[in-house]
Order: sequence, then structure tokens, then C-alpha cells
Amino acid sequence: MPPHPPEASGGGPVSRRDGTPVVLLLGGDGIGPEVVEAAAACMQAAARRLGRAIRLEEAPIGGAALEMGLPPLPEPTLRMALDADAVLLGAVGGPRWDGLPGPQRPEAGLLELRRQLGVFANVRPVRMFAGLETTSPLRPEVVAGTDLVVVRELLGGLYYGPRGRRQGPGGPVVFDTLEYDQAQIDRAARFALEMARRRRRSLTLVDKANVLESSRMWRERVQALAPAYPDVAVSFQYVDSCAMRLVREPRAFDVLLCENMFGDILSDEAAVLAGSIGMLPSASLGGRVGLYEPVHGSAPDIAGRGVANPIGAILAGAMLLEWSLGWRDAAACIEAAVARVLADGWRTGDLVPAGGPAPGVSVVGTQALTDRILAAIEQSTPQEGSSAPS
Ligand SMILES: NC(=O)c1ccc[n+]([C@@H]2O[C@H](COP(=O)([O-])OP(=O)(O)OC[C@H]3O[C@@H](n4cnc5c(N)ncnc54)[C@H](O)[C@@H]3O)[C@@H](O)[C@H]2O)c1
Ligand SMILES: CC(C)[C@H](C(=O)O)[C@@H](O)C(=O)O
Ligand SMILES: [Mg+2]
Repeated sequence: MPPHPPEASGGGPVSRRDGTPVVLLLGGDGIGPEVVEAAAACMQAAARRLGRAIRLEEAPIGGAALEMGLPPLPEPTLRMALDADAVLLGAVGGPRWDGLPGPQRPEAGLLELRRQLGVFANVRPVRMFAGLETTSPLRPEVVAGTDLVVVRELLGGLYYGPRGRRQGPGGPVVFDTLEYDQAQIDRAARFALEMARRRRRSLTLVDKANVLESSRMWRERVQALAPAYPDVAVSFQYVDSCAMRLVREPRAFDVLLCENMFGDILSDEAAVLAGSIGMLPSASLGGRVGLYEPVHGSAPDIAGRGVANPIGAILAGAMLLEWSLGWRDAAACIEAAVARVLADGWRTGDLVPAGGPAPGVSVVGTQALTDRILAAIEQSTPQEGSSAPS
């Protein structure tokens, strides 16, 4: 699925013309296009199973755009994203572009896209699927039953604060600034409290309030907002000890609310609880258009080999159907198909533990695993009570 110039697609919010939702696919770099192709096929199959349709468009971003002589977020790509009903992105970045200055790097395209879409709440569910317990390097009895969500603030903190270098009296000086205004904290905190209310009603604010002024303000604001959510148990945990507790007793957590950088780091750590980083999806919400991504990156070490785990992207596609299109039934269809295929023993290589695959497990590539999931979607029984708009 090579990206093509956005102009070629005709553009425009087709959903607003004929009722068919438009999903913009941004494959990006490395394994990004491989896993987005798998996720797009699953979204289409689930929609078809339920008698609906999606219109897919494609555009370049990141290194793929740079290779076309375009900036990392080309203007037509941004326009198509703003006009779409939802955006599914693979990953951006890779060693080929690591020498570029910050604003020209592929990653700058993704950060600008998030900012332009206004998606301040990044939801990263971490769930251990039944049957995968022995794939984690952690003990099965530790990871079994893990079911938590990292809510990562996505548009503030070190990622977007002033940064730079200057000459100081004793030599070069470098700075990155961690800055939040109260409104940014409040909207993320309310989002996480609402999410906790719909889950097991437990929220942990992850911070470094023993050192950072920013963290002290996050605590104050969560304490100020919590009384409006008397059904949610709110607790506070320093990020360093949270990193330890996450791998020691993951079932202690329900919703983890993090500022931007803490959430980035802890969600990659939490991937170990799900067996592999290739398993984790994410949804970036709260803005004009939802942005959905697997949590992993472009994995240059395995790109082009057809071995990437597509499940994180496929589950991100399911989140897209639920959160942006309101198709809970189609999302459930994909989630059940993934669970079924894993329970039947199908795995990509990243889910094989150091000692080798267990009896009954078959290790396959991206396409073969996707084909199994597609077959399971096609064989599924659509659930009652569709949440689809009629
Ligand atoms: N959202 C994004 O676009 C995003 C996220 C993270 C990193 N990146 C970029 O990706 C590049 C590589 O970063 P990295 O190596 O630190 O992280 P990474 O997530 O790409 O890879 C880390 C390790 O996990 C493995 N892995 C990742 N996804 C996998 C999958 N689906 N199936 C099987 N194995 C998988 C990789 O092979 C690698 O060994 C960098 O340029 C980075 O900036 C982009
Ligand atoms: C590629 C990078 C900018 C990105 C981030 O740090 O947000 C990635 O690590 C992620 O987790 O989506
Ligand atoms: Mg990350």
C-alpha cells in the first residue's frame, strides 16, 4: 500500500456527501504501511460483515513524505486528515532520517498532526489476552488478568514546550521545557476520570510531585476535580515507583493518568505486560478528528520482512470504529476475532518466548496472521444492539 500524493485521491469529506465514513490511512515508515494494510483490511471486513462500508484514502507522512520531497506533514495530508472521519497511522521515523534537525524529522510530522487535530487525550489500553501469559518475560501469574489503560496527555509538557541550545558562560547549554497550563491539565484529568467511571472506577495520577512543580499542579488539579467523581477512587503514585509496581503488580491499576513524557515511557514498559509492544493499540481523542495508532514505532530492524505483529494496528482500527464511527459492534467483531486467533495458537515471532514456542502454537508472518483474523471476522456472528448510526 504505497502512499500516493494526496491530491490524487480527490480529497473531500465523502462521508458528508453520501453517508460513507472516510478513514485516512497514513502508513508512514518501516513496518507502518505493513500493519496499516492489515488493519484496513480488518476494518473493511468488519464493516462488510455488518452490511456497512468505509471509504479509505491514503496520504504520505514522516519519512515517506520526505522521500517525495515534501515536509514531514505535507499540507494536503493535513487537509485530508481534517476532512476525514478518522485517521489511522502506522509509524514514522527511522535511521535514514535520524541526522536531520528536529523540525525536519519524520517524528515532527506526527507531533504537528496531533497538535493540528487537537487530540489531547491519548488512550493506550494494555490487556493480556488469554493464552498469551507465557509469552511475556514476566511470570504468567504476574501478567495474567492485566487490564489497564494509560491516559497520556498528548499536547503539552516537554514535547511542545520551548527548547533549544545557547552559549552559556561555561560552554553550550541545552534546554527542553515542561510546561502546562491549568486548562490543559483539567481537560486531560476530566477525560481520565470519565474513563475510570466507565471502567473499574480507579484512577492513579502518575507524577513526580516530590520534585517537579508541574507535578504538584497536576496533583492539585486532580484533587480539585475529583469530588465531582465521588464514585472514582483517586490515588497518586510517583512515576519511578509506578514503573516498578507496573511490572510487579499490574492488576493493581485501572486508569493511569500521565503527563506526556511519563505516559510515553510507561506505555512502552506496560507493553511487556501484554506480551509484546506489537499488541498495543492507541486512540488519540478530544480533538476535531480521532487519530488511531499502534503504540509501537517503525521497527526498522524487521521492516520489509513480513514478520511484524499487526495486532496493535488491528486493535487500533477497532478503536477507530468504536470511538469515531460509533460502531461498537464492528469493533467487538474485530476484538473477538483477534482473541479467537490467539486462543487457537497463531502468533507472530515477537510473541514467541525465549525458550521457543509452546506445543500447539504456530508462528506465522504478518499476512498469514491477518488472513486468520479476517477469516474469523467473516465467520463471526454479528451481535445484537448495533451502536451504528442508522
Ligand atoms: N508513533 C510512531 O510513529 C512511533 C512510535 C515509536 C517510535 N517511533 C519511531 O520508530 C523508530 C524506531 O523506534 P524504536 O526502535 O525505539 O521502537 P519500535 O517500537 O519501532 O521498536 C522497538 C522493538 O520492538 C519491535 N517491534 C515494534 N513493533 C513491532 C511489531 N508490530 N511486531 C513485532 N515487533 C515489533 C522492534 O522490532 C524493535 O525490536 C524511531 O525512528 C522512532 O522515532 C515512531
Ligand atoms: C515517535 C514519537 C514522537 C512518539 C511519541 O513520543 O509520542 C512515539 O514514541 C509514540 O509513543 O507515539
Ligand atoms: Mg512512544
